[in-house]
Amino acid sequence: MTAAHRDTIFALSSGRGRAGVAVIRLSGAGAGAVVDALAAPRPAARRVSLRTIVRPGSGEPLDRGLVLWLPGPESFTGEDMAEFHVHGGPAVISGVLGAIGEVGGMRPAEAGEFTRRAFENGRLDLTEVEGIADMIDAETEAQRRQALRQMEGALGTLYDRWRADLVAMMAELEAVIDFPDEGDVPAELAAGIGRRAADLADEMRAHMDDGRRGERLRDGIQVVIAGRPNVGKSSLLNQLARRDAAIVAERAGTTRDVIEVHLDLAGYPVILVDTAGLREETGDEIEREGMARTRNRLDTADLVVWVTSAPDMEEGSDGALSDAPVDSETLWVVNKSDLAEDLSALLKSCPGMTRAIPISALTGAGLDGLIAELARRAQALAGEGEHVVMTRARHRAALGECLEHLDRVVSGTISEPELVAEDLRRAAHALGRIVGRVDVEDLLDAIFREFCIGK
Ligand SMILES: Nc1nc2c(c(=O)[nH]1)N(C=O)[C@@H](CNc1ccc(C(=O)N[C@@H](CCC(=O)O)C(=O)O)cc1)CN2
Ligand SMILES: Nc1nc2c(ncn2[C@@H]2O[C@H](COP(=O)(O)OP(=O)(O)OP(=O)(O)O)[C@@H](O)[C@H]2O)c(=O)[nH]1
Ligand SMILES: [Mg+2]
Repeated sequence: MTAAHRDTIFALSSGRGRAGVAVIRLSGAGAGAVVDALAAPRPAARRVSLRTIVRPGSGEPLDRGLVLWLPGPESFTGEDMAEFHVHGGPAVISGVLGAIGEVGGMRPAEAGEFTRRAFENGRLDLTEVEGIADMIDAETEAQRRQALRQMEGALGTLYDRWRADLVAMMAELEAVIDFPDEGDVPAELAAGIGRRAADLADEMRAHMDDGRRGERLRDGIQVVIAGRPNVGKSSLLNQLARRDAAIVAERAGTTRDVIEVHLDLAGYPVILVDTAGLREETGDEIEREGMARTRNRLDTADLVVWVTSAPDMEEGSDGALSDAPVDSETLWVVNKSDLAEDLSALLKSCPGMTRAIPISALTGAGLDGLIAELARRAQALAGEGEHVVMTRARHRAALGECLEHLDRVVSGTISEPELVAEDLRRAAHALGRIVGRVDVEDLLDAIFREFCIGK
């Protein structure tokens, strides 16, 4: 269906609730007629103009607001667009939305429909669409920077370049396939394609070997606080969250459910997870279930903060657990440092503990140092390097598929150019799905559902 035949859509694009100004957007062939009906005379294109906005039937004034007329194709969607910037009261908004609905051929937009039209009109590729969605969801500085890069096409440009490379290789092969009487595929052509495919495969592998940085930054870095019961894990969580998110109590085995709080650590999104204390033995069924949940979270953690306590160490326990999944990346914390007689002697007495961070969740001692170390670790896990990174599992899956075909080209026998061409075609197709250049109908609903109405 061409843009001209589609309905004109409209929506409140700013958030719901009382606000100073609300933005109502329209897109489609009828946008100009709406401006004429509600806010005549139609303003000059792309010029902000103050107008009295009226109900079209009765002429009753609804508000005095700013009106924009944005004729296509130089608009966000590529279609004719208009905007009403009105006062943000609920009655003003419903009044103006109602007035727009009175004009024939108008329909409220679905979630993401403006952006979907921009995509369908070729103004954005699918990675740029995802960048916009991430921009709206970004809660921290690093997330915003990553979203902005993707919105501006950094990822799409990279995948387009790779795809163009594959298409060029296909074209060279096609020339041979189309003229089979010329004999076998010339050796140097075969070697050339093999080399280029190998180079591209190397570049893709390096790109995929990114430690999931982009996905982590988008989803949040999972930091799991674990340790034996009663060492002060929940107290630490509450301190870092600056609120009483988890129940703290004197008796061991207080926490059973997994408790999450979201933190912004130096611009990095951290999901801090408090867990039930782990011990070898318990008769309590609920505690056992809590410990099972702890182990699940430890398995998928990006970073484990393993907490022990100074009194436990003084009793000769290093707080370790024979089968807990802790490794060299684990951050060791010694809590209740306020109760230690001689802290440095205590730390020295435990050989593995020299790099542990002593804190007191009660007095706050050592917490600044711990926060700084967590921020450093977060940056190491999800920090942006000089290379653009993928941000979604679907990117990784499609690249994996692409590489499978490419590897066959590299190792394959060039004596059957048709098969090589088919692998190149499939490799290009996998990349095409990431940017949305080839059959992606099945993906679109899922991607645009992520959006809010009005975007
Ligand atoms: N009021 C308002 N603010 C907004 C938007 C909007 O639609 N309305 N945006 C909506 O997402 C974002 C800005 N993004 C935009 C991207 C492209 C075009 C656009 O009209 N592009 C045309 C013309 C470019 C030009 O005049 O230089 C084009 O690319 O052809 C507009 C907004 C954020 N702020
Ligand atoms: N003196 C002192 N007491 C602390 C400190 N941190 C926690 N506590 C106390 O230790 C007890 C246990 O604290 P929690 O935070 O509930 O310990 P937990 O590790 O979450 O315990 P479980 O959920 O049962 O595994 C409470 O009485 C806290 O007030 C600390 O740094 N110093
Ligand atoms: Mg607890």
